[in-house]
Amino acid sequence: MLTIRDLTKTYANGVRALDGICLDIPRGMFGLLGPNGAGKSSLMRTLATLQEADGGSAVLETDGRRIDVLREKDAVRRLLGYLPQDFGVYPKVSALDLLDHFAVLKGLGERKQRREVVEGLLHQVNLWNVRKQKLGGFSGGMRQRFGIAQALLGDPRLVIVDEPTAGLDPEERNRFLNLLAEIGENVAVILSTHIVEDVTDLCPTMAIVDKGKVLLSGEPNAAIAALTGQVWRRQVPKSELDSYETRFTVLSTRLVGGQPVIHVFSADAPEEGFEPVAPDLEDVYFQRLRKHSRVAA
Ligand SMILES: Nc1ncnc2c1ncn2[C@@H]1O[C@H](COP(=O)(O)OP(=O)(O)OP(=O)(O)O)[C@@H](O)[C@H]1O
Repeated sequence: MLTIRDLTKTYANGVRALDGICLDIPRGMFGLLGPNGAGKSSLMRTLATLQEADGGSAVLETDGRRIDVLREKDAVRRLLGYLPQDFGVYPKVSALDLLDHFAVLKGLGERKQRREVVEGLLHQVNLWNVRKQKLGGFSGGMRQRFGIAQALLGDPRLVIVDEPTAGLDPEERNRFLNLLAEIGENVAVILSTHIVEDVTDLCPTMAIVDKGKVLLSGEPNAAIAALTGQVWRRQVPKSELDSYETRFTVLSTRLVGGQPVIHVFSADAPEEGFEPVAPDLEDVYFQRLRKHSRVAA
């Protein structure tokens, strides 16, 4: 549905934020996973027509039309819902009034139809009971759900959400992800995040990006299966962590009961004391990042 080829962007300070990005993004939830500074927001802003790319192409195919995302900006904007990373609200306005205001800006001019849409969305994102409260008093999760409501105005075919779960508590995060999953049944949703579980829980297709490049794209399950037999686990003394990190490809370190437990990537058993472990998406993520940073260095 969205085909991105060789997308590049270098900022005036010389940072190459997009370095030949190629992606095929189908309908449903697509997870764009990468650490801070990977280039996720640069890609999201480019697709949302808010900044120019230096080169490459992005084509959106929907309802039998082919739209050049980099050139046909008005057409893209009509089909796009966008929740930016730094979504700000007017704190003294109620959710109902601000959503109605956004609906006017989105071109929903006819009052009765606009009311139906606005009220429907407030129900959908579960803010109906608080619709008359000022947005300044909303929790982070409520604000993000309001952000989704405004992104859904005008029945978009492509929805882009940039790092939406950062700072949400587990319950709010779950609620928000469930809402996204429902939306993803009908349209393409690109979820940019540095939180691996967001992708594990939600996305049938995904990509890992770092330093402006795509390190992996496809189905999470296939990427996890490809690591089978190559991830090993061991509890290690804190004082020996550095030594393990120099001798092995350590993917992650977690504290279990106060003791570090490491995951190591290795084709064979690294040494006595390691046990094989079923890989998960976090192992895939860190294996790709480690490999890429070694290659880049
Ligand atoms: N307007 C800009 N001018 C110069 N450099 C920029 C600009 N915007 C982003 N960058 C740089 O480009 C790189 C990619 O940034 P980007 O915000 O796209 O990454 P990100 O994956 O979204 O990370 P984050 O989650 O931290 O926003 C970073 O090195 C960042 O410092």
